[in-house]
Parts: sequence; structure tokens; C-alpha cells
Amino acid sequence: MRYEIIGPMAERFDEVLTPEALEFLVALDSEFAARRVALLDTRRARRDRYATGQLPDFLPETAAVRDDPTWQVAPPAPGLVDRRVEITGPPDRKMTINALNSGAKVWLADFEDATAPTWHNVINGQLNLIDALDRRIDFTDARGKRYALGEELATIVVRPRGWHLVEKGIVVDGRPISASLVDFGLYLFHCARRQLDAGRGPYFYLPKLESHREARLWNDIFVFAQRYIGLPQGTIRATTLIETITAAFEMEEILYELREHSAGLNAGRWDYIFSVIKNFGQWSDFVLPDRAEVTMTVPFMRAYTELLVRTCHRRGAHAIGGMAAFVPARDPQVNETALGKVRTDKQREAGDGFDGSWVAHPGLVATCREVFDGVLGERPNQLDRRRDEVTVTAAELLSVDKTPGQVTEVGVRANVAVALRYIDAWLGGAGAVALWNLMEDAATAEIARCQLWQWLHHSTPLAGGGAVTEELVRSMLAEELAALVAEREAADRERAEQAARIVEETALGEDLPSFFTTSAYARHLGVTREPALAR
Ligand SMILES: CC(=O)SCCNC(=O)CCNC(=O)[C@H](O)C(C)(C)COP(=O)(O)OP(=O)(O)OC[C@H]1O[C@@H](n2cnc3c(N)ncnc32)[C@H](O)[C@@H]1OP(=O)(O)O
Ligand SMILES: O=CC(=O)O
Ligand SMILES: [Mg+2]
Repeated sequence: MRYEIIGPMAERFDEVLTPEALEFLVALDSEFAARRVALLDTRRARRDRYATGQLPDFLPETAAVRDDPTWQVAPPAPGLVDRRVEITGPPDRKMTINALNSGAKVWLADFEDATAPTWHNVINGQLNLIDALDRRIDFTDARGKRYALGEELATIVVRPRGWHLVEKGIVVDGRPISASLVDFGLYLFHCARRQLDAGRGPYFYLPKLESHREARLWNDIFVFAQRYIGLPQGTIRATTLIETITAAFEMEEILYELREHSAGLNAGRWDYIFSVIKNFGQWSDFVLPDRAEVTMTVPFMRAYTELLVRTCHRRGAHAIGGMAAFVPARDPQVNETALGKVRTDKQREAGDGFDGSWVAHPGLVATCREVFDGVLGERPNQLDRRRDEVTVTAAELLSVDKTPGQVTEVGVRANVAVALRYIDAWLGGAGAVALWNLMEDAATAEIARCQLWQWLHHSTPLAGGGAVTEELVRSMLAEELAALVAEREAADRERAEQAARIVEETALGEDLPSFFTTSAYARHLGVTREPALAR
């Protein structure tokens, strides 16, 4: 097989893109690329079936796995026993240091929702991970502020990009390679031994899975990769995000497929909401109210998290909570409200049996820790807390029509503004931004543009009278674009206009595209050079 590096070779990229690491990526690609493509076809077919009115259910063919009470996942690995606070964020140099020093037990180094997958971000992220493990990442910024690793550091868990994405910077036999394999493979190749030497291991978060067959693919990749690199089987550990409605019906099966490598499940609430709209958005009983009303206590979200904790603890697996989107604000009053909301969210999770939860910002670590300390005390987790009394039916997982709330003009405008400003930031290379004191990332932006599509598709009535119409959304988009452009230097205006066109294409069209990121990446996050290395 022939590979080419299409992305430009910036300073020190050769330390990541070594011939041996690239051989490993080619080996992964040759073994698994076809299975990935087949699973993506299965995703499309499943969505087509839902478009005809079929709904998901627990799978009859895997009932034996669910009914067998005897199997358990592997015991927690070193560095993953106590996960009461996990901070997430992109692996840029400064944030890597800040996250590792934050006091959180785990840092989710994110190539998915929080990273705009520019070639620079992808390869620099890998370099930063290597440098962090070698303790040579310290630097001083342009203002003279010094960043240095402290003594006690969070355990690193890497989240590769999802199966839907490719990496244009590396092509194999003329095709762009799977982005998941690039992020997983480069990190494993360079950092597995470094992690083991430090007394931890190569750990991953698996995003956006839609079925247990996708988990099986990951498990087979782990087995292959451990053999290739010479690591004992079971060294890799992976926490799977349950962040699609279809995966919610296969939680047991996902744990089972990965059981030797599993480190539990996480409730990825934002992509979960996105997935519900994407799969069932054309049905009127699945129309959701304003995004702010879709809280974790509405019936369909509650059913999902209850089932997740029950499933995990029955199998000895960690259940990790999700992301409250509030980030600290400079205004003390706004900040107090945000911290209060995060506290309430974490209290619900800790009370329900979750073993830990996510925060988006170092300023939230203490709040999350205090809440979980209050419930866990000296115990590292609450795996012993079985939730066998919980029963969740398929109808409850799908009870979207029981979500209270309305669609308001304020909610429509918020989605227009968030989709526009997030996509604009993403095109500029930032995968997570704070907008109006909320953390916005790829998952929340997907909700924003899908809700617009859904409301338009159903001409949804507005709380104050009238309905969501194309004219209304277009006029809001024009106003929000004008406001954004007015803040801009001339050079950046074109980017804002590009973002507006992406909103139009992905929210205002006849069909609802599966992800805005796939086509936007293909067209706009350019790899700008001709092949740089070839063999
Ligand atoms: C749906 C999901 O998947 S959730 C998971 C994916 N999303 C994420 O991971 C988002 C993570 N969070 C972030 O990226 C950031 O918090 C943002 C973009 C939302 C806000 O960042 P900023 O605008 O820099 O916030 P702010 O100015 O308050 O930051 C203060 C300091 O904290 C640091 N910081 C903020 N968030 C983080 C983080 N998640 N990790 C590490 N450091 C962070 C900033 O770098 C800054 O450092 P400095 O004082 O040394 O300059
Ligand atoms: O990845 C997390 C989510 O909420 O989406
Ligand atoms: Mg997500």
C-alpha cells in the first residue's frame, strides 16, 4: 500500500509522522477501512428505515447477552479507579497544561467535539500529548505568563474523532484515511509505552457510536493494535460515549463487545439530543422545544441516564456523567448562577449513582469535586451501588413527546446565532467557544442547526403567535451575520459569510445532512499543499 502525506510538514511534525507510525496507520487502514465503510452504510440504512416510520427497540438477537447476569467488564485500570471529576478540552499547548494541572482526576484530550480538525490542530495535538508525557511542554506566552506542569496530573484519556470523519492530510492508495484511526493510531504508537512507564496506560473515549457492531470494530482494532505494538491484550481501556439514540438500545452489548477493554460508559447528552432530532426529526411527535428546555430531567433524557447507570453498575463498569454547558463568567452574579446550575446538575448525577462527571472549564473542577466528595466520601467510586430497581422501556427512551416547553422567537434566534458563530469559529480553527456564558462545541452546534431544520420542517408554532418560517429564519440569519461581520476585520468577513452559507445548507434545505462537519471539512478545512512525503 502507498501512503502520502498531503498536509504540510510544519516544525516537529516529523516527530509524529515517523515512517514507523505511518506504517502502523497503513496497517490499521488495510485491516479495518472496509469494515468502517460498511458500518457507515449500515448507519445510512438505519436512518432510512426510521424515515419510513420504524422505531428502534432492544435487539432480539442479543437478548442472551442482556439476560446473562454473569459477565463483567475488566476491573478499572491504574489512573481510572477514581474518576469523580473529568475535564474535557482540545489538546492545544496551553490547555493541555491547564487541564493536566486542573485538579481533575482525568483529562479528556479531545480530537472530537472540541477540536476543529485542521491539519495543524490534529498533528500539534499529538505533539502536545507526547511533550506532556515527556514533561517538556512548559512554555511562556507572549504576555510573559509561564505555563508549567505541576506534580499531580490528571490521567490522560484521548477521544479520537468519530467514524464519520476522514483525515485529508494522509491518504492511503489515493483515499483519505479514517480520522478515528489517525487519532487513535498516532497516540497509541507514540504514547502507549510512555503511559505504561508512568504507571498508567493508553486510554480512550469512543465517540458517536451507533451500535454494538461499531464497538466490536473498535475492540478488534484494539486486539490488532496491541499485538502489532507488543502490548499485553487488555492494556488499552476505552470508555464509550452513549450519545446516540441507537446506542442507548445497545448499552449492554457495547460493554460486552469491549469487555476486556472497557472502562465504562459516559452519558454524552448533547450529541444524544442531536441524534434524536437527526433520526426522528421528520415526525411531529419528536419536535423538541427551545434547546434550553431540553434538560436532563425531561422524561426521555432521564430514562437514558437511569438506564446507563443501571447497565454499568450491573457489569462492574464506571458510569460517567455529562457536560453541563455553563462556563464561568466574569460578572459575579452570572457566575454564581452558572456555578449553581452546574452544582445542581452534578448533584443529580452523583445521587443517581454516576461515579464521576465532566466539566468544561478548570473553574468548575472544585464544584464537581465537592458534590462527588459528598456522595463518595473516601470511596473512589460507587460501583457497588446497584440500580437493579430501574427498569426502562423502549417507549420511555423514545418519550420525546413528553418534553414540556415551547418554541419561542428567542430560542430560534439563539440557535441561529450559535450555529453561525460556532461554525465561524470552527472554520477559524477553534472547536469549542464560550458564547453567552455557555460552552458551545460541535455537538451543541449540531443541535442548533438541526432544531432549526426540524422547526421549519413542521412550521412549528411560536409561543407568542406565528410560526417558524423560512423567511423568519433567513431574516434572523442575515441580522446575525451583519452583527458578526460588523465585529470583524475585512479579512475575516469572508469566513463569517462562509459560516452563514453552511448554516443555510445544513439547516434550511429539504434534507437534513447527517453532520455539518463532514461536508464543511471536505470543502473548507483545507490541506493546502501538494503531497509532501511519499513512499
Ligand atoms: C458536548 C461535549 O462533547 S463536551 C466536551 C467537548 N467540549 C469541550 O471540551 C469544551 C472545553 N472547554 C473549552 O474549550 C473552554 O472552556 C471554552 C472554549 C468553552 C472557554 O474557554 P476560554 O474562553 O479560554 O475561557 P476562559 O477565558 O474563562 O479561560 C480561563 C483559563 O482557563 C483555561 N481553560 C478554559 N477551559 C479549559 C479547559 N477545558 N481545559 C483547560 N484549560 C481551560 C483557559 O485556557 C484560560 O487559561 P489562561 O488563564 O491560562 O489563559
Ligand atoms: O460528547 C459529549 C456530548 O455531550 O456530546
Ligand atoms: Mg459528543
